[in-house]
Amino acid sequence: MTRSSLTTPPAGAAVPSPEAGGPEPGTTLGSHYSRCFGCGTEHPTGLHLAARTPDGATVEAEFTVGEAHQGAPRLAHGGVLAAAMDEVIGMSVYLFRKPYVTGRLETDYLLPVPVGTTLHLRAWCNGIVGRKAYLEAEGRIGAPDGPVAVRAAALFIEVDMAHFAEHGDVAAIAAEHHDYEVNP
Ligand SMILES: CCCCCCCCCCCC(=O)SCCNC(=O)CCNC(=O)[C@H](O)C(C)(C)COP(=O)(O)OP(=O)(O)OC[C@H]1O[C@@H](n2cnc3c(N)ncnc32)[C@H](O)[C@@H]1OP(=O)(O)O
Repeated sequence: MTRSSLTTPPAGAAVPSPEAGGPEPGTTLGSHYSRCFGCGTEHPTGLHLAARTPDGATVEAEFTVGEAHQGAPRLAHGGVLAAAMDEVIGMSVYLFRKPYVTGRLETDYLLPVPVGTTLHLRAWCNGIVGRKAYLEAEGRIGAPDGPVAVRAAALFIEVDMAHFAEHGDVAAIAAEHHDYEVNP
């Protein structure tokens, strides 16, 4: 992966232990918002990622490129592929049970991805320092050990739920995150 210093964990960055209270190995991770372009089950043309963690530390998901995801004729749009990487990385940092947002996303495109292809996505954490999480992902064509079409490295920043309430839609958050207190 070609990456900048901004997405490279500094020396001493700790990779959190999968035993730190996150989801058990084998757990399916739910959608964080039904209308999310990446994982929402109610989004008509979204990516519909349904992620799981095989080991409590990494996340896997599949994305089948559809008609709505084209850039060049019959080929996936690069921005859509970046969105898939952003989403699967976002799900991997969700394993730490704190809200994070993308600060920076770097993407390498290695192969064109035709419509109808299923990309096998995998994301993992390379370290956390303070509010900064250093993460990585890859998308392989056709099988978990297929050719790598896309790689990404990212810096995610920890926020609190007030971030989403202040800048987004409090009612939608409360409707889908039943443990979220609107007026704590
Ligand atoms: C209900 C749903 C629930 C869960 C919902 C989960 C949704 C996940 C969806 C998938 C993920 C997304 O697409 S999220 C959507 C796309 N992303 C966004 O909208 C984020 C927009 N940006 C922001 O809101 C802000 O810039 C933040 C929160 C990222 C940072 O602002 P801040 O909180 O004021 O913090 P700030 O001091 O600026 O930064 C903290 C540290 O990070 C560093 N830093 C910050 N940004 C960058 C950057 N781009 N590149 C390098 N470094 C950076 C700073 O230098 C600093 O380092 P130091 O000085 O401490 O060393």
